Amino acid sequence: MSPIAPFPMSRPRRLRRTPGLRAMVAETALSADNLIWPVFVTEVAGADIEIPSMPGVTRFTVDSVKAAAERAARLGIPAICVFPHSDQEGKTDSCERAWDPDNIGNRAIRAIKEAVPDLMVMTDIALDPYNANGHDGLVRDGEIVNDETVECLVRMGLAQAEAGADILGPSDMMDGRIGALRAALEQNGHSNVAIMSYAAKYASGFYGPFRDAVGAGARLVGDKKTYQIDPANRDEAMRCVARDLAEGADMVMVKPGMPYLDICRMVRDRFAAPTFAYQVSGEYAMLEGAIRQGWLSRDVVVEGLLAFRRAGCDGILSYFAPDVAEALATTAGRG
Ligand SMILES: NCc1[nH]cc(CCC(=O)O)c1CC(=O)O
Repeated sequence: MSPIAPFPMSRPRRLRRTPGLRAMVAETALSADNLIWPVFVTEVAGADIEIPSMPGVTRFTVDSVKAAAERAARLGIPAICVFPHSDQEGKTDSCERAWDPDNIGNRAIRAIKEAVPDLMVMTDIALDPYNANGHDGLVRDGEIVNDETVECLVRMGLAQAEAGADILGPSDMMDGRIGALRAALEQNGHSNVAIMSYAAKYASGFYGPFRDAVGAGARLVGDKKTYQIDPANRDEAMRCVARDLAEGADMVMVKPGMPYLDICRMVRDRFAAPTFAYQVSGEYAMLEGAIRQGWLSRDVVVEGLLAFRRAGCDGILSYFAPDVAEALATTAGRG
């Protein structure tokens, strides 16, 4: 870094004086291009009812998600990410609904691609929405088994690619799933389908509201600490990112977001690969809850998302995506 002239030659406030000057020297920017909007799609009645722990967020139906997709496209959001909320019959110990071409997730992918072909559709690959016990993998005698789960995940991912998904998001944290999925995509005519690996995914309490949203929370037996990363670790996350890139991930993700910005920065600096963060349900709940209480102003939403850009992220999955894109569109061009 070059030396800084002493005061009064140097006065950092000179460049903070007007909106124009501040814009000229802004080091990072947030735009709709940086956002991915996660949405919940349900086949259970009561789609429009707010998720209690996520005020302002509702589940869509296969029909109403089309309007959401149109809204995303209109606002310049490049991608929407589909999270399925299955009916009770769809949740079994063998999880076979997960790779059913007509499951709720795959029906939603087809509906969105039909309605708005240019909008990218991202998916989630993990068994939890279709698992009787809420885990991301198959459970045998209390153990979440790895290799058998990977076979299921590959089937699930192929069905999503068949339905028209552009980006697959394995969020399960099983070992070896990226390589297996990439090989299967290549062998089955889906070489253009991208993988965004949930590479640095931590065993976090911040996923609580999401598990309510997909109906996995009350069912979850135990916790996910045998497959998701310990929040105490950084080096382990770097090894997981290195491995997933080596196995063929096109993009990597850090999750949760705001409490893990150090990890985002490390991934960006070390791997120089497309890096994303997931501002998860609990982060949304904290911010939206405090805003609704009047304890924080809504400005914290953009400030929080800008922090991801500063930490080196190319993009952010955020439940705030459409509101922020709307706000950015109305303030654009104003000094
Ligand atoms: N495996 C599924 C999955 N995919 C995304 C989230 C969390 C997203 C959020 O909290 O917003 C989870 C939950 C979990 O791992 O328990």
